[in-house]
Amino acid sequence: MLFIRMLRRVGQSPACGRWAPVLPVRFLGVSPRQIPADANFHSVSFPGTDHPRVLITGGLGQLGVGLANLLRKRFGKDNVVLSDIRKPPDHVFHSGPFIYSDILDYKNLREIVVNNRITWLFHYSALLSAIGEANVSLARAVNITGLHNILDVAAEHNLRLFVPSTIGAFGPTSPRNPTPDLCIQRPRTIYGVSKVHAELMGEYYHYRYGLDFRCLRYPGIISADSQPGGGTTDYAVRLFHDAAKHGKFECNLEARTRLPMMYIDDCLRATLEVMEAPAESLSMRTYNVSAMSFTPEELAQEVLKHVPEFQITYNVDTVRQAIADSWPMKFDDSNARKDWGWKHDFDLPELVTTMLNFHGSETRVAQAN
Ligand SMILES: NC(=O)C1=CN([C@@H]2O[C@H](COP(=O)(O)OP(=O)(O)OC[C@H]3O[C@@H](n4cnc5c(N)ncnc54)[C@H](O)[C@@H]3O)[C@@H](O)[C@H]2O)C=CC1
Ligand SMILES: CC(=O)[C@H](N)C(=O)O
Repeated sequence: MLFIRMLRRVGQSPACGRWAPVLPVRFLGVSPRQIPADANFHSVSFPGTDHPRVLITGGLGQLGVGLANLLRKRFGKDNVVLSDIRKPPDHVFHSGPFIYSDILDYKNLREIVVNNRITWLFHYSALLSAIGEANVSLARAVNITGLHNILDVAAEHNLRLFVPSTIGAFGPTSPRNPTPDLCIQRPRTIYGVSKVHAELMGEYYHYRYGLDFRCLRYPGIISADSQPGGGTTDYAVRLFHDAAKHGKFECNLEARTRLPMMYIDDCLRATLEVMEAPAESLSMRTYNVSAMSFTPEELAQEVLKHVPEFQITYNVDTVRQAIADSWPMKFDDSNARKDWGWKHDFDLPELVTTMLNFHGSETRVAQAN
């Protein structure tokens, strides 16, 4: 009976131009998440404002606080809710709405979406590549089961959903220089496997149920005022800190390991731009985005131009090296550039100047105190 009522509630999916049921199939079964077929699933309209109401999951990692700052400038402080399972530092807690959210707890997620009238969701919770290999079952739970909860809550409440993917979604059998959007994806990390799963599930929900799913494959992200959370590209963040503070750095990847990288400002701007892009401009739902590619050796050479006494040594971590050797060296992001006008601002020289300026001023402040 429920199934028949559901079939009556079909409409033309604006995204794919095909007839598709409005709700995920999970709601047809005996799932505890089953919802009456005649419930109203469409997001509320907000008189007096067109701003989205945003939730960011996993917001206390390397990228979430920066994203919240950018979105709050655009949509207003109170329209962006940051969430995580960790306790926020004072400055984050006082900078705008913060809430506890465990993505493994579906009821908690649904309450947050309903109580805060969320319309856009940025799903940042994850275990990254190196830490994921050290804790496969937790990575599987957070990155895969958690993603299922996110997809369901987004479909149920008609949210626009952003899920980041990564260069780590490719593997040793993918073309590595350059790596196009569509090619073989056989990653050998639980992180990569979970991100390919996220790309495919998000696209499936989009074509099957009309979920407004948007996904960018980020390169390694380099940020000055936030720490990386256990990835293979982390060396490129720590190098700046150690160069400014100690004049030397011990690198855990080989000198000639080439990986795609991006400065955080470009990454967050790309994220906002793809979320604001008109749906009809998106010929795909998962895009590579790129800025630069370099090796530890090339990064050290650029740093030497500013810190002449800088020394780099190598003590290779075999787990990280094996991961890096299976990842793209260069990303082909021509579809993002063509479809929604993606353009990066930071190449290697600008990245190095910006990062050293930040760490240099931080070191000078610390020395003065
Ligand atoms: N930082 C980078 O270089 C890149 C990041 N990405 C993706 O961007 C997103 C954000 O990355 P980062 O901020 O670097 O990650 P991160 O590892 O720094 O932060 C992840 C956050 O997820 C939270 N978390 C873990 N389990 C959770 C749970 N059960 N419920 C809710 N939150 C939970 C953690 O407490 C942490 O604050 C991730 O999905 C990552 O895969 C993709 C490519 C590159
Ligand atoms: C590139 C990523 O996804 C992340 N920084 C990692 O190294 O795991």
